[in-house]
Amino acid sequence: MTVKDHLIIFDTTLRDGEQSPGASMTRDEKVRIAKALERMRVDVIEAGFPIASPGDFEAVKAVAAAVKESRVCGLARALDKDLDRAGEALKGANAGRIHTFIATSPIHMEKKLRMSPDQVLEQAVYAVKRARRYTDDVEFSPEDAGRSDLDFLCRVLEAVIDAGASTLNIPDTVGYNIPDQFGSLIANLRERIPNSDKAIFSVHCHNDLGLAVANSLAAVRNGARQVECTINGLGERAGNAALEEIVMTVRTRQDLFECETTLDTTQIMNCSRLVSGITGFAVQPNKAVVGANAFAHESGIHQDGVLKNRETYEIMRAQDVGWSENRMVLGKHSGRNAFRARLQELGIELGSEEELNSTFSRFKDLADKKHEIFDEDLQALVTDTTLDAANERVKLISMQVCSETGETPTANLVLSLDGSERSGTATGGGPVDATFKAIETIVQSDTTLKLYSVNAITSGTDAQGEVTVRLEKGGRIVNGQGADTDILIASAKAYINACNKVMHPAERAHPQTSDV
Ligand SMILES: CC(=O)SCCNC(=O)CCNC(=O)[C@H](O)C(C)(C)COP(=O)(O)OP(=O)(O)OC[C@H]1O[C@@H](n2cnc3c(N)ncnc32)[C@H](O)[C@@H]1OP(=O)(O)O
Ligand SMILES: CC(C)C(=O)C(=O)O
Repeated sequence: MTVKDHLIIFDTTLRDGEQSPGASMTRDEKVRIAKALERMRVDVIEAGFPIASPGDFEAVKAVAAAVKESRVCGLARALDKDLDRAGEALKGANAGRIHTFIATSPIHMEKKLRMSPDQVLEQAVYAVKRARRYTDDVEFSPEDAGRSDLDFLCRVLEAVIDAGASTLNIPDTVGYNIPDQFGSLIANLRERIPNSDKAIFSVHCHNDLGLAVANSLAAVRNGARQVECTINGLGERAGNAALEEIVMTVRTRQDLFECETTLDTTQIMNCSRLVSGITGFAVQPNKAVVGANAFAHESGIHQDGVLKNRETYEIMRAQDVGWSENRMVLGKHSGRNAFRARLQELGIELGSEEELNSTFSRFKDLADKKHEIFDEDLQALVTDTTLDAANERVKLISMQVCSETGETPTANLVLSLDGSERSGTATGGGPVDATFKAIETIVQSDTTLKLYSVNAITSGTDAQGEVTVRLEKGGRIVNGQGADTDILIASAKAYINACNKVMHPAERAHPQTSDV
């Protein structure tokens, strides 16, 4: 048996994923996702772009402190201030990487950077050397490599290897390439750069033409040994290559790849649900690997085949990506130990005994209202409970909403604001509108509602509704989540959660403009 190479999985959900318009994450949410990625044994976690804002700096710092098994990476332009900030954010990391980049395509150099190719080359080398002051693990990306001149790309990459870059990441920044072309690019670079064996080739593909995964895999078949990807394919514009698709293709088609990953694929569903819940980006039902229909067989001929032999219509096992076989996990007669054990299996860590007790008591309340408690319910419950209580200036105490045919809906809410009880009443176009307006009479967050979405977490009329509310204030975007069997209560919780984030300075979301 031949020993296969290791394919490094570099997850950039917390950096490029966060560049999806609206997918902002707080520091604590980034830490939760990073812990889930670490549990899945992702090799490198790109935690953010430290220069982008004080919040992103703090998030990278917090991830670097919390994660011990995976490498933690911070992005930096080829500028002193970016590199120094990234070095500072990664100080506490067990293993830290600085990822520095500068564009090499004619259009980016001329129109955006307004630099000559020679200046870009010089700046790239300078940046790698400066990054090496902080760590010996430096990754370099020639941004827009997919539209760059091959000879120039070779010159730049050869020079940055000499300057100390150990990973060369080749981005198809605008998703312009097609698989055989991108595969050849990697093969050509490896062949033409004299010192190419001193670095690992990586790829970072965007999905503008729906080819991010195909391009990444073509690159792997041509010698790339790191793939940059995101959970659920989140990312700038049409997104990045989806981690779950890359990992499961390499695993399912072992016959075609000379490398393998060391990921615990059974954690894929947990990560997918966690990212979707936190960002409010629902996963489409027909999404490969993690969509609700990915392992569902609807038509008779397929069902007949699967009953006779699963492999007639399934190329992967659902449980290998974390769809549990026994979907009903707990009920109202379950005890604390079973509850704790199931949370552990789901990769959910509750910090203190107090947190466990309060989540357990919410679980019992839910079990009274809802017969069957599924993994998705537990995940939503934890999202609700782990909202940082110390940072919650606003809390829901009670609410009453009237909605009747022919009448204007009215909502009465009692909230606690900075510890004192306040009530508010409002009417609205619908009961949700009335609820949000009643909250606003008390909180006065001065925000604009950008998105409201409800998703039934599981099937059945007693399912919990998971609500995402996206608010904007002065260019800053925050997402709030709430779950309940009553969708009006879930809506109020989500709105209040978003208000708490807006009102707490430490919970800075991804900025639209620079803070520096
Ligand atoms: C392909 C990618 O995904 S790259 C990552 C993209 N991510 C982000 O942009 C995250 C959020 N961004 C931000 O918060 C801000 O854009 C910041 C903090 C990074 C920079 O903000 P500002 O200093 O206000 O600059 P602004 O964004 O307006 O313009 C970018 C500047 O960086 C320069 N620049 C862009 N890339 C690079 C680079 N790799 N190296 C050096 N300079 C660069 C541009 O030429 C421009 O310079 P100019 O101001 O002299 O014209
Ligand atoms: C920073 C680089 C790798 C990037 O995100 C891109 O080119 O898309």
